[in-house]
Amino acid sequence: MTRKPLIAGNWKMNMDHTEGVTLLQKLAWTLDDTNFDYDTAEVAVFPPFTGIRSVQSLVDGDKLNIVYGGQDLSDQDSGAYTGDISGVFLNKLGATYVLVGHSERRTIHGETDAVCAAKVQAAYRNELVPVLCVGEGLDKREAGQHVDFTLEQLRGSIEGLTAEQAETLVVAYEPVWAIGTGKVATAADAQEMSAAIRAELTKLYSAEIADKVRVLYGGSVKAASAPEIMGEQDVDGVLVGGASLDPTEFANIARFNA
Ligand SMILES: O=C[C@H](O)COP(=O)(O)O
Repeated sequence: MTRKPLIAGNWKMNMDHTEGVTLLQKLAWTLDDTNFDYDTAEVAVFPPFTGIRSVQSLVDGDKLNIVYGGQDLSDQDSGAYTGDISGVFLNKLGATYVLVGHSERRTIHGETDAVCAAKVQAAYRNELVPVLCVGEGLDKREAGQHVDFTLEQLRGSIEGLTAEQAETLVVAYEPVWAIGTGKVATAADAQEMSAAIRAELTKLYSAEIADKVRVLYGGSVKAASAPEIMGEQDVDGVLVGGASLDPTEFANIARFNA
């Protein structure tokens, strides 16, 4: 099974809607200037909610080969949930993906695995592909419990996921200690966890389904580190934070195998 790599840029709470347009334009120009082959990898950006409309206009207007998604969604589709954003709205704005359970949501907003599982269902209900984020903190890594912890988080966050849904799931392994710290996990660390995630999905579903799931690595990825990480057998892409705000750097990450 060949899984198409996904190069995902999470802008986090950066880039207002005008800055986002400029960033996306520069990214598209850079990719085009370097004859980027969009068959080699799918490129996705995750702007803040306020930037999605502008990103949609640019993608549609200039027929960009770049997709986009939300950084979060509500587990509900509508109603009295002040400040929340529905998957219905993201779908209407042409989003392909949505991040679920990013460690910053889990830590700052107290999102539990059960909340993430409900959000994963909300994503599928609204024809969005969830990019489910999992990963351990430094304490678990140092105690050698990183695999057990991450797999438990995975199981809890996909509770109720059907086999049909699982086929299109994207999982992003993001060790919390590597996010925004400059400490990148080694390629071997990324492979160890990606293989463990695939093995767990094989147990829960089947080898055929697990083989279709894309597993990304995230945490201080730069153009210099991407090729080695992406060279690992079970790593199917990267979820990039800081470096995705630099269009040249992000374009070079996308060109990991050039
Ligand atoms: O969603 C992206 C990750 O949190 C990684 O962020 P970072 O590349 O800034 O470490």
